[in-house]
Amino acid sequence: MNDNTVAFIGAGNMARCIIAAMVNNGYPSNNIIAANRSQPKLTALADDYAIQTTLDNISAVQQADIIVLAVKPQMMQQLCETLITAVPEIADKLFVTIAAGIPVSRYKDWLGNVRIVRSMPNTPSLVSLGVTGLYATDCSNYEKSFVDHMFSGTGLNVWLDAEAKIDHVIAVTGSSPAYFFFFMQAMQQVAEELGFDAAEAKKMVAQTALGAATMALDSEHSFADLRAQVTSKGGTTHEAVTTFANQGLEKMVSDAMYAAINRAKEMAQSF
Ligand SMILES: NC(=O)C1=CN([C@@H]2O[C@H](COP(=O)(O)OP(=O)(O)OC[C@H]3O[C@@H](n4cnc5c(N)ncnc54)[C@H](O)[C@@H]3O)[C@@H](O)[C@H]2O)C=CC1
Ligand SMILES: O=C(O)[C@@H]1CCC=N1
Repeated sequence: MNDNTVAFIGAGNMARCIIAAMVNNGYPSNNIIAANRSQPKLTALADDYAIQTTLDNISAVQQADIIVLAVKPQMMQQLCETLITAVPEIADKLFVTIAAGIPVSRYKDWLGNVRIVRSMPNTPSLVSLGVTGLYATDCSNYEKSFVDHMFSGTGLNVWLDAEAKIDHVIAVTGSSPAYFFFFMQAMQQVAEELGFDAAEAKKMVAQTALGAATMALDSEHSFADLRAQVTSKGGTTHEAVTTFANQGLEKMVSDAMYAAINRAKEMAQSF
């Protein structure tokens, strides 16, 4: 499987996270090509992961068996139309898209009746602790296995039986690293107000988040049980958690997650 050449078109944040995970998982770096419209990110990727890079999208797709579409959603139509015009036979290759909000049907409008896997990775893929939602259309079992293998170094793969679930994955894992970073940022601010220096505060907060997440993954207990284990009757945690509850934390989280889903649906209408 490692013989396939994979071309990433768009070499931004998310492409870098996936490339890092693939290389760290043993995928041969000389079978990975990244194409970008400007040089600096390509130079950094070549330096860090010894992959091939190019400013020429066409050359990248001509060399590739699998094409990962990794540009922002607003750039996607123009990119697809340029690719299919320059290389009509690319429609025979396997496509993987990581873009939010663009349904498979749009890619088929732009590229023809291609075999495509829609994926929704997240940035913790960079450290192999990501979660990727995957939805395949018209792909062979080998192609699905290849894509599973490709993302296996990123963390957990979750195959979906309906395309609509990609939007749910966006809310639960695609966008959610930002929720946790926001929460940690707010905690760091208070830690700094209390006199810890910025670096120390960041480490204390991140280490606690890592510890809590590791405990949750290792434990049979529910999140609610683990929370109860920290919360002594009449103690400090009770006061903090009651403050969150009284200020509507659960509703806020729910509203935020549905807002992400609604935005994905709205984006799908606009393409
Ligand atoms: N950042 C995230 O956490 C996640 C992002 N995504 C999706 O990943 C995609 C990329 O997002 P990011 O990596 O965050 O964006 P980014 O802006 O960091 O990267 C996009 C890259 O594509 C390049 N580019 C734009 N047009 C191009 C073209 N015609 N040819 C070649 N390169 C071109 C840009 O120069 C840039 O380097 C988006 O569609 C987004 O919806 C999906 C899951 C998570
Ligand atoms: O914010 C976005 O639209 C992308 C998709 C999931 C994470 N980032």
